[in-house]
Amino acid sequence: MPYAKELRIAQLAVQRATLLTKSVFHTTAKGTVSKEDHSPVTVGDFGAQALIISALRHHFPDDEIVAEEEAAELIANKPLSERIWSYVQATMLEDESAEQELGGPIQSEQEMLDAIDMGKSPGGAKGRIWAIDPIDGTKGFLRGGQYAVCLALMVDGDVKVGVLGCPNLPVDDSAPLDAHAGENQTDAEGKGVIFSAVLGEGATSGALSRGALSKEAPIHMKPIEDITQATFCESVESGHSSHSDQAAIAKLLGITKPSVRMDSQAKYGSIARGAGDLYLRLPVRADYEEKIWDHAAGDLIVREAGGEVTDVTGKRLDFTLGRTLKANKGVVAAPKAVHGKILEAVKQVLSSK
Ligand SMILES: Nc1ncnc2c1ncn2[C@@H]1O[C@H](COP(=O)(O)OS(=O)(=O)O)[C@@H](OP(=O)(O)O)[C@H]1O
Ligand SMILES: [Mg+2]
Repeated sequence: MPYAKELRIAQLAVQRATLLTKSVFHTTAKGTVSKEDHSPVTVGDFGAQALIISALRHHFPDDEIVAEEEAAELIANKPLSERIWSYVQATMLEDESAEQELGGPIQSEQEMLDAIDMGKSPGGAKGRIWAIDPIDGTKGFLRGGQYAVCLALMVDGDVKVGVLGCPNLPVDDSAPLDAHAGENQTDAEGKGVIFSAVLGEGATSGALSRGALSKEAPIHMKPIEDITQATFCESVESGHSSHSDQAAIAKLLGITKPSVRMDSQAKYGSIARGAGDLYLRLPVRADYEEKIWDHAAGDLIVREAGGEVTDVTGKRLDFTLGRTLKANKGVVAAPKAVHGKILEAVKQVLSSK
């Protein structure tokens, strides 16, 4: 299979990083570092990013990396850096040979800071570039809801590999889609799923357990027979996507079921496995540029599961333009067969504003 090594390393790196986020969740204030209105950051964001980058550096030293966080704040704040270092040191895969496969532990606090700062690539249309979001949906993470550890490889601007670790989604692909799914479930009861895709090879889901990665199964979007019965996913945050425009689109399509609100790229994974049908992300602010790390893995997973992902004008998401999706506005993800119809409704609602 093409990109077999990249996929394997990406899956293990995501699995290990999710372990760190889970231990951070159980600490005071859930490891919150700063809590600005729009982008809270936690100890988990930095630690997970360090662990992922160290594995990528070990295997693919020449690849570029676009990652959300930077080390500047930690370099200026020694106690914070030490706190993160203690989590990074303590996080290991249970499967020792898999841990070794990732290149083993980071050796020092300085090496951890250096790893965090290796995610500053400007991105672009040429070469091999990894995109990392160590905790996507930080607000969801803080509320005990959905979040995702996201990793994607782009080659010449095309997403080739995508992996999403979703520790708070049920592993069962057929579990009913529920905004509170997983909240009352333990890992032993089947919480935690890893979604993966390689371009041209389909998408899969499997258990994001502590031990060896379980065998994965192919996933597919659910064919929609009657659009009025569709379930659509949207962000929890009304500042990230327009709940009112999304409600108007649903109404125009005759959809009566309430939306399922969840944070992070867990939305892409959920529709890819047929738990939900559509993902609508209508822009709130015209000047906001979506970040590539918020979409690269999910875009590929949905497309490989039989879906189509475009922006609100019908253009494919364009990952060649740097760290943001400058050429796109919003996201419309749906099974291929109905995407055109959904897009028509999106355009109609936007043009009537
Ligand atoms: N104004 C605006 N518009 C659109 N998107 C924005 C905006 N501001 C932030 N963000 C990004 O949204 C990411 C989280 O997406 P979600 O909406 O799925 O999750 S959440 O409900 O916000 O938690 C979130 O990712 P994380 O910061 O990793 O949580 C942000 O990168
Ligand atoms: Mg994000």
